[in-house]
Amino acid sequence: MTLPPLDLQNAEAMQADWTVAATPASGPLSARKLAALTPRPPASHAANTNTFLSEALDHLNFPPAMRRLLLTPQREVAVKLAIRRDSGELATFHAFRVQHDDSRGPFKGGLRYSPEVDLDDVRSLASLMTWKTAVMDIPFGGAKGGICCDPRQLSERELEALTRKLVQALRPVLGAHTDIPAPDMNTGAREMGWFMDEYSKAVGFTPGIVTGKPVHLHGSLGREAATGRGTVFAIRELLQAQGLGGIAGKTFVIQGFGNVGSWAARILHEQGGRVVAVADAYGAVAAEGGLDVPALVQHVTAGESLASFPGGSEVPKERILAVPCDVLIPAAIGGVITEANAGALQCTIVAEAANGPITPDGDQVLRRRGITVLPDIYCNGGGVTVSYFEWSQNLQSYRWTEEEVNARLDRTMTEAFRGIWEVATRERLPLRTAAFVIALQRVAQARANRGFD
Ligand SMILES: NC(=O)C1=CN([C@@H]2O[C@H](COP(=O)(O)OP(=O)(O)OC[C@H]3O[C@@H](n4cnc5c(N)ncnc54)[C@H](OP(=O)(O)O)[C@@H]3O)[C@@H](O)[C@H]2O)C=CC1
Ligand SMILES: O=C(O)CCC(=O)C(=O)O
Repeated sequence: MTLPPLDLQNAEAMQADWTVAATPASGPLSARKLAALTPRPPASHAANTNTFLSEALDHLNFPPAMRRLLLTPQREVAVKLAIRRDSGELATFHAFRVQHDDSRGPFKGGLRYSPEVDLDDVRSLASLMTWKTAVMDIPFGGAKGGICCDPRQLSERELEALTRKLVQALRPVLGAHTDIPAPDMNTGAREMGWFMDEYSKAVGFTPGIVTGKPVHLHGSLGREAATGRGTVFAIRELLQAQGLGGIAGKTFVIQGFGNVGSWAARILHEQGGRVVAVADAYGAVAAEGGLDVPALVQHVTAGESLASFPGGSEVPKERILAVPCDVLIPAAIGGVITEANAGALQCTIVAEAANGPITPDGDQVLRRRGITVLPDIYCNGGGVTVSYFEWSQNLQSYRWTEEEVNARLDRTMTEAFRGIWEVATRERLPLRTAAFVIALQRVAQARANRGFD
């Protein structure tokens, strides 16, 4: 295997961002030496997140010590999980939980099961959660976790065993007032149900330990659709603010047809939007006049491949981002829009339903081209917002109606948008930088009010 060339400058910058404050015994020089010895890939997810944050930190003129405090995760946990495979073989998996910041409330953030999960990825996602909960103004901090595994290669029993092992390994750092996980890629209500059960076995019945649970097991009505629904509210607000009318009649392209992408598609379709192309990890399907989304959902739910949907024509999935539309919605993985392909996009808005789908270089290209980006920390904040509603219901042993949940979600998304739009307009900032500015101010203020000693 050929290793990428050492990039000491980048390695030093990254190490300084993430670990200087965590290694107080070593002075700046030894931190630099350590950085030189442990290089990271140049375009890591964590570095990308910090590049975006740095622009907002520069705008706020925060001093270096405060910058370091805000950029550095509070705690990083790496664990090894061993399970017995159905074959009888022993298998081990690496898992992580990064607790980035809890200045404004308990750590909060999802759990991802994917072969791409590593500490760098989880660091970046944990940091995004801190800024997301702050910009949405819900009383949580930020965390993220994941297991490096390919869930497609695991049986349901193996996945359950792995989830239970994860709870056992992380239990010392979790709690309904300490750190509350939730679903993310390749996890959902089923995994959250196992999670709650395993935690409750050890400490007594605790529905508030995790959100996104099955509805009949203290999950909130509306949580499953919340991230997709919140994305639609975010797009609606932006279209209105730009004087471009509403969802009806606009065209949408969606990359990712899992929880977030499929719910966004359904709700857009219900509201008269034309979903002209969608992709999953294996293929893509397009129809210029708009796909029949309910029929597509039925097709996929029946176990058929997305690309074989008879109501559209198959397109190479690599071309999905370049399909002409009003709004492009990346709703799958990170880092898909880069300097190399941002010039090919044919949309006026990119709504970041996924976390980190645009790299900083790609973002620059979109800015130059006048394409507006609804940033992830706001655009996909509907999920954690309804997680907050679920947690609140759990703490009170109470259930809200779906209408109430959706109405509250609408209010929260709308208010957050107005705040971001106001700062962006007043300070002449892109929406992403404006969102980070608001979030950074809230977190820094909370940290300062709590004191440092
Ligand atoms: N779930 C939630 O509440 C929240 C999720 N998010 C973010 O939204 C994104 C999607 O999450 P979620 O919907 O929950 O995840 P899911 O696992 O439910 O769905 C992921 C989707 O992305 C597809 N996908 C994976 N890789 C690619 C690829 N290379 N090209 C095209 N499609 C791909 C998958 O395809 P296939 O099925 O074929 O594998 C699947 O359709 C993630 O970035 C997540 O962090 C953000 C906030 C909250
Ligand atoms: O619902 C939650 O608590 C977190 C969801 C999540 O992981 C995210 O917003 O990226």
